[in-house]
Amino acid sequence: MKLLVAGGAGYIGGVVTRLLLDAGHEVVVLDDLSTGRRDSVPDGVRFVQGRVHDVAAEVLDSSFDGVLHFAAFIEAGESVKHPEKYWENNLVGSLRLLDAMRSAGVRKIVFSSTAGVYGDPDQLPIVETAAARPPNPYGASKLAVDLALSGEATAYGIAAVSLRYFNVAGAHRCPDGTMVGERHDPESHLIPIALQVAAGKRDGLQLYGGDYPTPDGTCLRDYIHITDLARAHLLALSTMDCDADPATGRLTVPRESATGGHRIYNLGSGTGFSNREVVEVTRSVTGRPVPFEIAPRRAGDPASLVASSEKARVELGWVPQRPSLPDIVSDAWEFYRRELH
Ligand SMILES: O=c1ccn([C@@H]2O[C@H](COP(=O)(O)OP(=O)(O)O[C@H]3O[C@H](CO)[C@H](O)[C@H](O)[C@H]3O)[C@@H](O)[C@H]2O)c(=O)[nH]1
Repeated sequence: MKLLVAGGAGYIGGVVTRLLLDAGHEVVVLDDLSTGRRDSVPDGVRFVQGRVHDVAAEVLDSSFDGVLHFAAFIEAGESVKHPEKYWENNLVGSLRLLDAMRSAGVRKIVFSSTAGVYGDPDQLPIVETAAARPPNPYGASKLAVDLALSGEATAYGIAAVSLRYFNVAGAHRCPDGTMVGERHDPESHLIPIALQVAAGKRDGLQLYGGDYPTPDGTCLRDYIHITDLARAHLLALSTMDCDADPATGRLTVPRESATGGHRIYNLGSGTGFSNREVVEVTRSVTGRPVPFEIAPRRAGDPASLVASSEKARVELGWVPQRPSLPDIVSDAWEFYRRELH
């Protein structure tokens, strides 16, 4: 397939780009480099610098089979302070991308949604049909795009998949032995910050909130390895069909084992780790001290997010290969020591 990867210079988009290339697909990366890095895009891949808002319409034409859309701001805490940034980038950008796809006749899209759409769930693990009560503008902006995709699939017969990521971490090992990992600037995610502390680059870390209704009072999160997460995108693509009747633009009968419409899948390991446990695992993997203090809660953080990925397992055949948190932290640590020192 010929695919546009919007946000392909970021952590997740960069790893998915590599897996797509390894699988023989042709990839064009579109990224405005607001948070992505040009050197994350593999050599030989056509790279276009720009925002999805306007540049997607210039790049897309009928030779493209589909789009994978990662281009978004992702910090829940920041979204509480600057909500307009999240609506404009995450929602408006996605709507303009859908316009561009419609004009060019591109009819498949895999979208990076998030566990952040759920808010505080009524029960764990969280299934896709659970109520969505986003606790911050970041989650709300992603939920709005999920809803827009449902409408687009119903109205125009496109095939759309929303993958709701839980907490993505670790580093991807490429076939040539190089690694691709997390490099946010400034860093706000728990595991990379804990590794910076272990490496002596920070004096300590703050755990936001010690009075949540969880076993040790700190938040529970479900960590999923970046390579496992990236693989789910290829599986999703392989189950999508939306060949349109050129006369009506409507979906024809799907090929065997492929489906159109809008589908949503949670991607997590199904196991929750508290923030304190993450610090403990980081200590044990690195063999270094990781001092922390309990600080006030961060606005917009739900207490517990743990996935049921049963639907992805059954419908996509997705089975995480590296689900253990020590393995995830160990790969992140190896990347950190190789690349970031
Ligand atoms: O210095 C820190 C950083 C984080 N945390 C805590 O660690 C947990 C995980 O926080 P992260 O910032 O690492 O990740 P989030 O859970 O906020 O969000 C991540 O997972 C979400 C889905 O759960 C979204 O996909 C989002 O894009 C992605 O950043 C939270 O309880 C947070 O409060 C700390 O205590 N101290």
